[in-house]
Amino acid sequence: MLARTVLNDLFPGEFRDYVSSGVNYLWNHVSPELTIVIQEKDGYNVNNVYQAAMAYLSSRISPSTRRFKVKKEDADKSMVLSLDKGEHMMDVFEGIQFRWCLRCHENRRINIPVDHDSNSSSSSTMSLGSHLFELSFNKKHKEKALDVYLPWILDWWEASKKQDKNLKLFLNEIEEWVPINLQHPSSFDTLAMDPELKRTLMEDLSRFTQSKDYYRRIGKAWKRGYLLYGPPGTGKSSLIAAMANFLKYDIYDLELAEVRWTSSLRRLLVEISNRSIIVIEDIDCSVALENRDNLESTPSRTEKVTLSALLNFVDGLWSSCGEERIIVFTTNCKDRLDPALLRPGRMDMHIYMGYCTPSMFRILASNYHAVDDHPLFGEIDELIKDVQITPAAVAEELMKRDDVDAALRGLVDTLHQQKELEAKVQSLDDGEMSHHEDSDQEE
Ligand SMILES: Nc1ncnc2c1ncn2[C@@H]1O[C@H](COP(=O)(O)OP(=O)(O)OP(=O)(O)O)[C@@H](O)[C@H]1O
Ligand SMILES: [Mg+2]
Repeated sequence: MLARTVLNDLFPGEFRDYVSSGVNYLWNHVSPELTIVIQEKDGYNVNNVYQAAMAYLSSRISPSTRRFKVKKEDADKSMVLSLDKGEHMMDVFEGIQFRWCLRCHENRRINIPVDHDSNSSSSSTMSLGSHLFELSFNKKHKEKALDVYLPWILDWWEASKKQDKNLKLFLNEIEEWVPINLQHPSSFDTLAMDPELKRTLMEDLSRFTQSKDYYRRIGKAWKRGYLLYGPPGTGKSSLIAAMANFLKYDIYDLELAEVRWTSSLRRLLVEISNRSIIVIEDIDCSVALENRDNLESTPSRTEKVTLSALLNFVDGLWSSCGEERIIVFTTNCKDRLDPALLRPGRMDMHIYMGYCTPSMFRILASNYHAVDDHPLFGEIDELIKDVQITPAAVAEELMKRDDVDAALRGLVDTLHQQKELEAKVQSLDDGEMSHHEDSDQEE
């Protein structure tokens, strides 16, 4: 660096470049060191070598490390240490010394609009940094580093991920995914849903994870789509958590209202890692469908997010830049959905999450009170068949009391009240109908 400054001062223009390249050439020849740069991201793609190195080096933090970061989230069994930027670390592998340094590479500034009026020009900026590792060693070990050391770190990382995987839930904020630990207790055991449907879905998921060769053979992207529909409180979100826990996949919960432009949406989608579930909840409410026609005239950078843009991208190029991904849409009202989403081939399975049935009640009773049988079960079964009550409402009733008898009696009362209410609504509806019929006849 100093040499370059001196050269700049002493010699002008081409001559300086000539001398400078000569100095570089000499330096490269004389220096026994080689440095490999491992960037956190390559374009939009997350670099697994970087991730692996970060995890590996964090596991090697020792008293000689002068500065490191420490954190503990609820799901972490113990404190998690990690390297801080600027920090060096020496690792010895098969007698060879490898020197690592974590650097902050570049800072990209993005504009964040201050208010939600898309026409507004007011904005503030936020800087996004990206990191890289420099791995330096004697250049005679180049082959060893590339063919043995780095692959060994990658294998170590894969193995350690399998051993102790804390699932993550990613939420989109502006243009970035922000991870938090996913600690949803929902599993297929605790989920109350039609037993036949549950079995079919679990088999479908297992088959999917084992079908890499099948998807490759038929030339289709390795992804699968599920549409979950049903009234509020029937367990759609719980089912997604159960799927994540079953497959050990992270969840990317895409809040479309937070995504303003198609360009941001694409960026978020391509950053989603393999073996993950992308969730878009309440799809009927989350995207503006009506202004699709206006888009043709606007430049793509500022295209507003629409369902068609999302579907086209998911089904198009995006499918080919990742694998083993599941996409889940949820809605309370399937009738309100854009037909584009319901078209055959779009979603592989449509799953109805409905009101509580006797078999679903048994699962909830077993979850909350560890009972498989009880004298009140017969009465509850009969009532549940007659009324529309959500699993969430049943669960709430069961949780109110610790005592099983009291809890089940409370549920019986609630079911009776619900039955009366439904009967009243029905008789009002009937009255209204006959009133209409009478007035029709008078006309
Ligand atoms: N099928 C179910 N099995 C077990 N628990 C359930 C089920 N449905 C609902 N619950 C209980 O009710 C709570 C709310 O359910 P959940 O959020 O999964 O419903 P949802 O269908 O996603 O509702 P919304 O449409 O409002 O998003 C859950 O945390 C869970 O405790
Ligand atoms: Mg939900």
